Amino acid sequence: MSRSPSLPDRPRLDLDPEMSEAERLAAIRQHYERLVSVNDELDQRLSEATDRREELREEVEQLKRRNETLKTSSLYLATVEELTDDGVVIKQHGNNQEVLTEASPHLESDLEAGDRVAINDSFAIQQLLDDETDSRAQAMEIDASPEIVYDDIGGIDEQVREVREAVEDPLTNPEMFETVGVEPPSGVLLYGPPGTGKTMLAKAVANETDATFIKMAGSELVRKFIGEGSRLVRDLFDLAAEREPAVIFIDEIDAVASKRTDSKTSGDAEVQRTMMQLLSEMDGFEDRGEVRIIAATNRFDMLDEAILRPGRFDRLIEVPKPNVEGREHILKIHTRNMNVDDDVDFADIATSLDDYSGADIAALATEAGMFAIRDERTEIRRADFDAAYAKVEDADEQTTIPGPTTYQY
Ligand SMILES: Nc1ncnc2c1ncn2[C@@H]1O[C@H](COP(=O)(O)OP(=O)(O)OP(=O)(O)O)[C@@H](O)[C@H]1O
Repeated sequence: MSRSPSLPDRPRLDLDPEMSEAERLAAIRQHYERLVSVNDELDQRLSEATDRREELREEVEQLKRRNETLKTSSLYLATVEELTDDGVVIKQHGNNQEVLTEASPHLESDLEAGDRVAINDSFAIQQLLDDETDSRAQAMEIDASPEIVYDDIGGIDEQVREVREAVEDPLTNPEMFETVGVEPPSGVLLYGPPGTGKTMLAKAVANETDATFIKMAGSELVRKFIGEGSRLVRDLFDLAAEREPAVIFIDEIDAVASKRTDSKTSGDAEVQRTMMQLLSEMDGFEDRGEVRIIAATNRFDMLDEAILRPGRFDRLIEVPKPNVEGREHILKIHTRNMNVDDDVDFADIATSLDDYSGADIAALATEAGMFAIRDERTEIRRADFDAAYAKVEDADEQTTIPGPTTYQY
């Protein structure tokens, strides 16, 4: 804004006592004329200033209106992909269009790859959205005290022992490891067919060590928008550090850690990026205090070896389907709160449940209970288990067209 010119000097009237009457009159007249001209000039300035004030007021109104429109007009969502010297690369949600754009200076220093932002029609970043809480809540299951105990898990005693040794001992007795000079395993990978108790094991160990159980499904990590997978991985580890002691459980880890494929689609690149973030979190894991990490997969054969290196998931524990004794034990666990007739021989039933997982056995027990209820009985009989078995087998026959799934480990 230009500075206003200085005000005209105030005219002075100098009357000399020696002056004649006529001279005095002339001097006064001249002074009066100067006063009139200064007055005119000041009038002129005042009217200019009034005009200018009007102009400025108009401008303020216009800016206010523009601001209102900006505030109320819709913005689009995008994710920051990269911060470059030439600007910010964003990917718009919905159409996945990549754009090189800029952020307003007050936002620029706060932006990071993976951030969710609001952009306007010209793709300029207007707002940094705080998505941490909602994406965390959506993608993670957080349980401050899961209810599963080791006694709820049957048929995999050896696996329970190994998990306790690898996860529980470092949490409850870290000095022991220090004194002996042994590094506890960084991460534990549970692998085996679905429904064999992998999630239960992770929950039980969290419960028995009074740790918060934080579960993230690998499929959640890859279903998100570009950049969000790696962001979620960071959130996951940050949250665990906030809540320590904590057990992080990543289910279906194969979704993010599969062997590299030849395809160069951006989806794969995104999955790779998420996996790299996971690896880097695990590599910096030592400083994270009382946090243990367990992952699970049904597809061990698919895993990228990078995640199995020392310092990452370096303790592998196979969780198989139960053998006959295991099946009997699981049957007893899942019927312990049921009113089961004395004629029921669990050992005998267990022999016919070849290839059943823990989850299949739990479903069978519930189904047997349903048969008793339908029959309006309060106790469950052997015939109910047989009927439940027949129903399950029948359903299997109708649905398993190509034969049982085979898993390679
Ligand atoms: N070993 C077991 N002992 C007792 N119950 C079991 C066992 N395995 C599975 N179950 C029952 O099956 C349910 C599902 O098990 P869980 O979720 O732990 O399996 P999972 O191996 O994690 O399966 P997925 O690979 O499909 O995630 C449990 O809630 C429990 O009722």
